[in-house]
Amino acid sequence: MKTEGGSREAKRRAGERAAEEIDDGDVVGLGTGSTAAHAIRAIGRAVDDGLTVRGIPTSFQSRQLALEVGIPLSCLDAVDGIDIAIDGADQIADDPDASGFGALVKGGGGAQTREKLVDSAADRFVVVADPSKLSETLEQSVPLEVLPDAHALVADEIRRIGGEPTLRDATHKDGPVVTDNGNLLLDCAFGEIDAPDELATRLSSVPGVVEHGLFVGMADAAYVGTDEGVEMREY
Ligand SMILES: O=C[C@H](O)[C@H](O)[C@H](O)COP(=O)(O)O
Repeated sequence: MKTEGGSREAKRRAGERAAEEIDDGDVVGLGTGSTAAHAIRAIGRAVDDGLTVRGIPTSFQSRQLALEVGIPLSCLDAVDGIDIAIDGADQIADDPDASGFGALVKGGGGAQTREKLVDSAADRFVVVADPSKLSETLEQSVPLEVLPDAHALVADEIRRIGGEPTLRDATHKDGPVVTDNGNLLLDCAFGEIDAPDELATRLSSVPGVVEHGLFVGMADAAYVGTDEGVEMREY
């Protein structure tokens, strides 16, 4: 599990505010990470109070938490659509004058493949974060989920296009992190990412890459919790 940064209160405010968007009867994408967890707990409390929803988890972690707080679950192939997804981010491009405004780096917890499936299928995708995630330009390493057999080839290709790949190591076992899907993770540093859409297209074209953590043009809004309240961005 990655270390939790940022203020817990700010994350809680963001998660709880986003959960207020949910309507009775909604199918809800349940994001992964410490900020989305606050939204999941708030949805659980609303379910206790009578709200009817079905949750679509984006990871083992979000599934376990949803079960714990009593959210009825479903899966992608059993629903007609997803009304809203609430998910965290590792970095959010926050320059309104730049073309990548609202682009995200995700996958700090290794969940970007399922997150991208669920978040992109949602009619509305809402990001929840604390202010430490905002950055004029994306510069965080981009996590790539890769087929185990392909990790060395993918790493070579990333170096060729100017990135520095690092195989993500597990903290509580010897060897690499293995994702929920049985794959490996390469964290790829590219420095400042001036054109996230171009890099996203390039990464998607590398054989062996299952999914990358650049989410470009996907988010509809972000709730950014602060120590005083919640700021909203619309994209
Ligand atoms: O794989 C993990 C996800 O993309 C998370 O949503 C992301 O890492 C943000 O997590 P947190 O809210 O804990 O910072």
